[in-house]
Amino acid sequence: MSNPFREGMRRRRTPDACVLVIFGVGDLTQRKLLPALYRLAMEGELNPNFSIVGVGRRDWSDEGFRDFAEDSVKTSKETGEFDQQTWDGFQEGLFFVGGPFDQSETFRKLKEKLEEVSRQRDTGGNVVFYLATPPSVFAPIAELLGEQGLQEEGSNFWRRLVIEKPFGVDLESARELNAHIHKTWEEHQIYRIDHYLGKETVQNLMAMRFGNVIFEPLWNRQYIEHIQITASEDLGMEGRGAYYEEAGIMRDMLQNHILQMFSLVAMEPPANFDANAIRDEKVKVLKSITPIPKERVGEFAVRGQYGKGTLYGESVAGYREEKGVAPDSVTPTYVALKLEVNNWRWQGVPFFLRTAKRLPKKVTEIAVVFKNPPSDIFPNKAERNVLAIRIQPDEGMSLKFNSKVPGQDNYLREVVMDFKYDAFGQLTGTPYGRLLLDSMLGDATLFPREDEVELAWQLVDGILEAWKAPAPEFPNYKAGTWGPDAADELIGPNRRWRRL
Ligand SMILES: NC(=O)C1=CN([C@@H]2O[C@H](COP(=O)(O)OP(=O)(O)OC[C@H]3O[C@@H](n4cnc5c(N)ncnc54)[C@H](OP(=O)(O)O)[C@@H]3O)[C@@H](O)[C@H]2O)C=CC1
Ligand SMILES: O=C1O[C@H](COP(=O)(O)O)[C@@H](O)[C@H](O)[C@H]1O
Repeated sequence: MSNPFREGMRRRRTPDACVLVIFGVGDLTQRKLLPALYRLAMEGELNPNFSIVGVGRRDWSDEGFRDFAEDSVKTSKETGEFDQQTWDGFQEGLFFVGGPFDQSETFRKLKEKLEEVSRQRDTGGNVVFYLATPPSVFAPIAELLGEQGLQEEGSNFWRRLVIEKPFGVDLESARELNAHIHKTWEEHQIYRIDHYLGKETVQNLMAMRFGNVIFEPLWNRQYIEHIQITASEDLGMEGRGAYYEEAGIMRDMLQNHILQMFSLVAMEPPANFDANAIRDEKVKVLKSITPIPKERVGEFAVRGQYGKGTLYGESVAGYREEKGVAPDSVTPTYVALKLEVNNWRWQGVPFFLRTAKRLPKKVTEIAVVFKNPPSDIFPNKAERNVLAIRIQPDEGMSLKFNSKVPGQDNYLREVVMDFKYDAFGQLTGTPYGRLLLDSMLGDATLFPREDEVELAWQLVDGILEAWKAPAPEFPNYKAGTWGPDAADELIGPNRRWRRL
């Protein structure tokens, strides 16, 4: 049945016919990208001539890649019911090129394949290259594409490059990577992906703030006591221990997803909805973060690592017991951070950010905690008002405020007004689907620009540098608990972390 809320909201821009080249046929491609693309096909969002060329060091024919894709689509939780007719059309557009990513020969074969697919499927020369590979091969791939001239655009066709995260491992490597890629690719062709920006609820932050008048007048130091951003995960390593040993929580979640949410909550209104106008404001607020002096990192950041514990009634292993992890690893799986923003809007309002693995549940929330009322005329104390923005799950927003308890006394009690996203019907699409579609449409609004990425690294680098000093006694929180006690001290005596 049609839903009037949704119909009004839907954009219906169909991308040009194009080929999506996916480098890497690993976990991300299998669990996220192919299911998201199939779902776009189910929803009729793709151009009928849309095609995919997988590239990887497997000895596959096109058929082999089609089997891999079918399995991925059928086993994914994100695709909904399997539809044979959609699949039949979708799989006709799947092709494969085998070879390592550091040899010109692979790229020569890819060029030939693209010419063939372009002729056969009438894709007009438009190509999105998606790097779903370990970061170590981002630069060589970008360069070898250039060696074959595959980045060159024409008057009637385009070429784009989508790059996965993490974009570098620190500021220096991110700058080098940007410089390296820019030797061949222009900034307008580059799409650095952060899948949190593909989430409807993250996009709604701007709609909520700048599409209403009731929030923005309160959105400042006069009314807000502090803001908390939490992304807690119940999962452990899920076989990604080796990667995580290099990344840790700061590079895996904080440098990208958490700081992106922070920027959207804290930035000034952009002049318009143009990609660069929005990115300019995000950059401005990132530049306003008060630098954390190296010798005072302990006052602003708490790190943790999970030991064995209990989750949903089951015993789970500690981080050091996970596959691919060193038995004496000091890689953090938990971070809580206090940020201060030095501008007129936010001076004196701390932002508390926390993200971790193996906490009691999976939940991402932004909580805006307001100040206490200036006078105290009631028999009991008014609690602080809280606007809680639920990014996931149970997507929505709730406003907690004080109300009079019926009766003769003027006692106050907290009550809640709640909005759930299901008012719009079921949320459609997946974050990856939305971002893949935007890359085909040439809309970079939801992709961080190079300066955003570098500023985020600048902040993270300082903390990682200080953390080279010996770690606290790890593990320092049990799997299935809310993290180390030091995080409670960080948030301070008159505040507490949200119980989610
Ligand atoms: N998995 C996830 O949930 C997420 C992943 N990401 C990012 O996505 C990217 C890919 O991650 P993921 O899919 O998990 O990684 P995987 O290791 O599962 O997959 C990487 C793929 O790249 C291939 N590959 C690596 N080096 C070469 C090479 N030199 N030549 C040819 N093929 C090569 C691997 O081939 P082979 O199989 O032969 O080794 C593998 O198929 C990473 O940047 C990651 O940070 C981001 C968010 C979430
Ligand atoms: O990028 C990543 O994100 C996921 C969390 O994403 P979500 O959409 O499920 O919240 C995280 O598990 C992973 O470690 C990280 O690489």
